[in-house]
Amino acid sequence: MDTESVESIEMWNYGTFDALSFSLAVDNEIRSRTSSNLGASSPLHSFASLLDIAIRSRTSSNWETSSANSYAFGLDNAIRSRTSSNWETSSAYSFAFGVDTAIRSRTSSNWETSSAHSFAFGEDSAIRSSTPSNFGSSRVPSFASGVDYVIRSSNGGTDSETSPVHGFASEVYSRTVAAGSSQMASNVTGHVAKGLQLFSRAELVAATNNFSLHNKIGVGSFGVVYGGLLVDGREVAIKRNETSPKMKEFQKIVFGYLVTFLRRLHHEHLVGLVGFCEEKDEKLLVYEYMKNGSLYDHLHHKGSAELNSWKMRIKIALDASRGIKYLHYYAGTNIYRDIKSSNILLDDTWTARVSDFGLSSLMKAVGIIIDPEYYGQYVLTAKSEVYAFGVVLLELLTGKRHILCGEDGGTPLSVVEFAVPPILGGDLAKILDPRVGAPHVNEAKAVELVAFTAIHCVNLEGKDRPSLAKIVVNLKKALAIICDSSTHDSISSRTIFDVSE
Ligand SMILES: Nc1ncnc2c1ncn2[C@@H]1O[C@H](COP(=O)(O)OP(=O)(O)OP(=O)(O)O)[C@@H](O)[C@H]1O
Repeated sequence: MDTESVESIEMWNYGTFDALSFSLAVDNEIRSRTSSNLGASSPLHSFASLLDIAIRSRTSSNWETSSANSYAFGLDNAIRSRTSSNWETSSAYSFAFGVDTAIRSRTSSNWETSSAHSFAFGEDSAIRSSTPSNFGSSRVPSFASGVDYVIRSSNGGTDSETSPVHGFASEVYSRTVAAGSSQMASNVTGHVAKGLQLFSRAELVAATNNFSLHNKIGVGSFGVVYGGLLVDGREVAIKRNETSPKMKEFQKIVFGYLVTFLRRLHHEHLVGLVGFCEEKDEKLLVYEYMKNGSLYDHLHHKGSAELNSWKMRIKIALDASRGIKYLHYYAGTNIYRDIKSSNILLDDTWTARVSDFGLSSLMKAVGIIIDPEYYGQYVLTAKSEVYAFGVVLLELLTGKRHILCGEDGGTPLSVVEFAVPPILGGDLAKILDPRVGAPHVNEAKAVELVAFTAIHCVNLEGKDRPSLAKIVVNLKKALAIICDSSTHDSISSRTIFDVSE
């Protein structure tokens, strides 16, 4: 399944999918497997049995009670083999719907012949025939990732708490843990806690040369950020809690929420949380390491040559918009991120990934107000995210910071005030970042589309701003234009103003 299809799934009406063909396909596949290796004693304790038990014992009263985020994550992370490359190739959307339908339609009399039952056997075979060394290529991890994706994307994620798929997955997850399958996770990965790696302080001390200054790569609202090297060779970024009493109090309350929230999120354009450490007062979050640092640094400090291309800048914008869009659909209506160029990080392939979604917003969500002066008047909504993303687009176009110093020390100006009037006045070229150079003909059209998308994002009224989905569509279009050197017609005003809804 390509990215395009995944994006369209997000818009898809989950409730209208015909699961029958899925069920038949799964049945066919499963029937072609041998069941000679099925049994109950493996340390990989049969997912199938657990699923079976979970399904058999399900009642309408317990169906929707479980909290969140899924057996899929537990399984996926336990197996430790999900890769971004298999994330979008899974056919698990239809699987999940199929299981859902099978479960709903199951009665005790037809259970033995149901597709859910044979699915369970088939999955068992798949798990048993995988070994830690070949988990990465088995279909189990992509299944798990896919289920997770489905759970989060069904109906835009807003009703995932009550979706039967969600309840099913959660139910199986808790039973898997209860039945000792977490032992399996430990065997495969080391210390795994509900999908995240639990580090000892000593491991992280070793990874960072005892939190040496040399390893310090930044400071943010959670505390100091260190680069580290784990014993297994993985590079990570470690956020260490601050030591001021006020911040400690905040972190004590928020840490659990943060870990619970972040561990659900997996997307190629988000910086993933690898694990955490909580020992006495010490609280540490361990993230994937983004080798090329923040977009902010490249735009406003380093002036890196890699960013001196309109294609690269538009690609970064598109990557980031995809990450934010995913968060939108997953996080529902309560939790929004503070989008800014310092929270858009670049990995070793210059792919942009959104980071640090959640800290300030989590405080809001859990009703904690620590220091209004420090955190400002954060009242974040979906549309304020869009505004903030519009500011990032303007930073990419102009190379200017969010707030510019006024000329001759005069009144500071926002990048919105700086850029919007010339764009509206047809004088876009005047405000483009001179480090990138004047866009070529086809580039000019793409840049123009980004500019008009940006100004719609920063419309004063939230209702006049486009949705993230629309922004992604426009940025995709802009990147396609820039990649297609044969496109020479100018963009019609209709296309341009297609950005609003
Ligand atoms: N996963 C990471 N990989 C590489 N560098 C990182 C990573 N996370 C953070 N950094 C670096 O550390 C800096 C501080 O990051 P952090 O997320 O703590 O704060 P911030 O985003 O700048 O601010 P705030 O927490 O207020 O949103 C970043 O600007 C970046 O340079």
